[in-house]
Amino acid sequence: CVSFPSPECRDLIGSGRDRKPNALVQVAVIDPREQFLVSHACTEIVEGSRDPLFLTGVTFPPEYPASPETLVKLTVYDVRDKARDNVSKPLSVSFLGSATFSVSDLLRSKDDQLTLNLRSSDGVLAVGTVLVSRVNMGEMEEGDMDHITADVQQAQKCTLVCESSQGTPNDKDNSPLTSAVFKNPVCKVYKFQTVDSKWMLVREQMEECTLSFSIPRQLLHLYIQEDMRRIQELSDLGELSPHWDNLRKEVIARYGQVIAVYQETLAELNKITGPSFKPSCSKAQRYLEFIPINLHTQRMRVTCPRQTDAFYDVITVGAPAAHFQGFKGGGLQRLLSRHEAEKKSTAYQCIYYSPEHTAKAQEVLHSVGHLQPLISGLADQLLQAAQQHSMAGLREALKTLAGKTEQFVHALKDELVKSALLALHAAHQRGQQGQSQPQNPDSPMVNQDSIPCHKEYDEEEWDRVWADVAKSLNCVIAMVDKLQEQEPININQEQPIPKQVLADVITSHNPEGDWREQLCPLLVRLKECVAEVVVRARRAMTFVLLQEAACSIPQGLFLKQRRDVVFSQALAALACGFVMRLYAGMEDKGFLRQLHLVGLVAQFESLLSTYSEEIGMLEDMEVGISDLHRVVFKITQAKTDDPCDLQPLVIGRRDHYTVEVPLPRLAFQTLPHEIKEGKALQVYPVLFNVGINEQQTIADRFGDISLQERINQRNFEILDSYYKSLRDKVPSECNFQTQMDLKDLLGTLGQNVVTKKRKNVEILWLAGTICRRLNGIRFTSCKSAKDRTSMSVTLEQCALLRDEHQLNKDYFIRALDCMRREGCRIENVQKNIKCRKYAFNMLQLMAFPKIYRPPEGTYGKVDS
Ligand SMILES: O=P(O)(O)O[C@H]1[C@H](O)[C@@H](O)[C@H](O)[C@H](O)[C@@H]1OP(=O)(O)O
Repeated sequence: CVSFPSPECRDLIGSGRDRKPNALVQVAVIDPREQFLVSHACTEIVEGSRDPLFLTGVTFPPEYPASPETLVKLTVYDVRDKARDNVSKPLSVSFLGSATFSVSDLLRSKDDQLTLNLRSSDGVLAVGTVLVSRVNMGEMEEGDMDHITADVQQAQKCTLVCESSQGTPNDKDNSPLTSAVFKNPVCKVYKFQTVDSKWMLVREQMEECTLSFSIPRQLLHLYIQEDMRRIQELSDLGELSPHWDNLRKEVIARYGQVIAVYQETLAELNKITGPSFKPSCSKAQRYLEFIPINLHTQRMRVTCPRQTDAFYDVITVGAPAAHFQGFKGGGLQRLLSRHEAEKKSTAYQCIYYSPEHTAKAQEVLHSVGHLQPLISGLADQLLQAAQQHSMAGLREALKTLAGKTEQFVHALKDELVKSALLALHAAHQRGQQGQSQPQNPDSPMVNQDSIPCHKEYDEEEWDRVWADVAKSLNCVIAMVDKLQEQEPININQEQPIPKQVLADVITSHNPEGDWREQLCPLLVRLKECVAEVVVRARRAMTFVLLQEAACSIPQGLFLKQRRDVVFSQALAALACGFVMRLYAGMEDKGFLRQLHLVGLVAQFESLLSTYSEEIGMLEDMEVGISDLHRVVFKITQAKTDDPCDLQPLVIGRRDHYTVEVPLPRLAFQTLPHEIKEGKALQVYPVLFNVGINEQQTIADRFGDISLQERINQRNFEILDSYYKSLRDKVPSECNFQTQMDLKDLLGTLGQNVVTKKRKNVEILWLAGTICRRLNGIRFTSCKSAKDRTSMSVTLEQCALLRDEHQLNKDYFIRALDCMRREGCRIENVQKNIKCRKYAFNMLQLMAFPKIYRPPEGTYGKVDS
């Protein structure tokens, strides 16, 4: 990988007599085998200078097929009219001169520097020179950049600096591990001056992520499985009263429709090959609705003399929202609370099950499904130990069996199960009596049929059934104790008793037969009791879910689908951020400790306005981000180092997902044992929103901004409590100074979220800074993560250069403009809409806080 940060030109002869040119250098590559010219990069424009020094450089991403024979052509233009706000008007430029060199020329050059004559179009006249320098990222010594430019006075000189990551020992950006998940890198390099007139090298790398598609595909598969299971459970409810039976049929039919739609979507997604991101213009495409919009990672790497390189990562993604379904009635947050209120209202004469109740019902279903086979397996293990006459084996298996059985009893000892059983009993009774029920679809759940109150139902029965489980476990424990008492005491525990002696002991001390025989009936009984409880609990909980589904058809299922869509987008982004953060922190012991002891903050910055359709997007996003707290991560050891085996895997159900992240064996071995043993790693999602565009101006003046205020206040509390638990659980990660800084920052953020101030972007800056200090995962979002997001990401990068790397203040705006004009973000725009213009018009920009406005000539609306 060869790259050269920032060219420098000297003695340029402008196109007008005394006019100093506004120079820009276009870099094209000629592959000797292909023999055609491919435009590769472009510098920013340096105005009115014969000796321009460009801050934007050239780099070839690792996958780029550059060889020593590759020729690089530099063409210098004079820009006549750079003030363009209209995309259709081309940039008015005149050719000044060009020069060509090969990659090997640069690699062999003395001091890693080439000085080339710029030739006029006929190749005869020298119209100035261009200097090209090569620098390795991460290997810069004091003085390394000196040759690039002599002093501050010459800051207008034009050097093309090239970066080379050749031979970098630990290239975190481009290891085989990262390239399994991150694809199609776009790289840019710059050099900027520090306050003490030194130079820093800055490298941006933006990539797509395979998880954009793989997480939604896996989720769709899990959604389908879960809904199929639900249908099966509903069918297993057996005979019901005609009223409930009709409702069940209706619910099953609706589930069937959802499954069919999801299967169709999955089939379409499976056909897709090509780029690993969904462009902004496809945001409302039906088959792509589960895919996050324009998901990319971006890493800024900073190399300063005599310092280890610093990395700053951010994930950019369009707000997780259901664009295909639209925002007419608002987004999830509003739709869900309206729906809950309607369900509660007396219009439906059925039992109201709150979201907590339905979550509980699902949890019980999950627990029984998970624990029953476990208990049964442990019982078999116990029998095996009995057969082998192993007291240690017996004790061991019994301990686990007792633990799991207690867990089982605890999960089921719930009032909800009891009351649901009563309701189900009534529904069965009516079914058996064959009573006809109201068939009017407008009043499906009227009067006594929906609220069971059956006199003959034995309310104690359920208590007896699950108490039987505990009793039969006690019998098993007592029997094992008894067997132990009968066991001869072996004084020397280390010495195994010889086989013959053992046989004598068994026959003499165990008159009632062998251990297995004595335990077997008790364990069979335990299994029967567990099975009895499972059948009842499963049906009771399924009935709760049936009632809930029946109450909410069709709106409840639409909302479920909407939530599935939004969650899928949010999870894809989170998984991408988690993987990026993990890969970057694998050698950082403190970070790994924090990861397994507390978990990570995932901080989402959003720039949506609280006006018109974007309110709906924000309402979707709020629920999508908050739903991420139901996700945990686990690190596993990959079967092989093959890229296919390094893809994260999602398991679980709507209420709880686990994302397993495989690591190659060697990397896995270095992790703390807690992580290696599969500890669930938590994430704490937080969302902060500040609208910045013209729509927000209207909202601020005439609209309602309570949504934004509420989100920011609530999420501040989550962030604050995360900080407190980190401080308490991993004090080593929070030394005194960090603690004081974080306390101050949180204090200021706390004040800002309650202060009434329009477009208070400080909230975003503070939240971002706090997240970075907390080793968290940073996300930036707007509608499509293309325009406003680009302004914010570039601003954040320059602010980091200023605050953490002493960027010279005279270079702040230049650096910002360079990144916005020629950096990765304009490439992001190009990838999305095939045009290098941020989609802003003048009116919109006037409404932006100044620092969010892109440089002239880089914006304009494209007619779609
Ligand atoms: O990336 P965004 O900022 O969401 O892009 C907006 C842009 O800010 C706005 O000016 C323009 O009118 C479009 O709405 C852009 O959204 P698209 O989703 O159409 O790219």
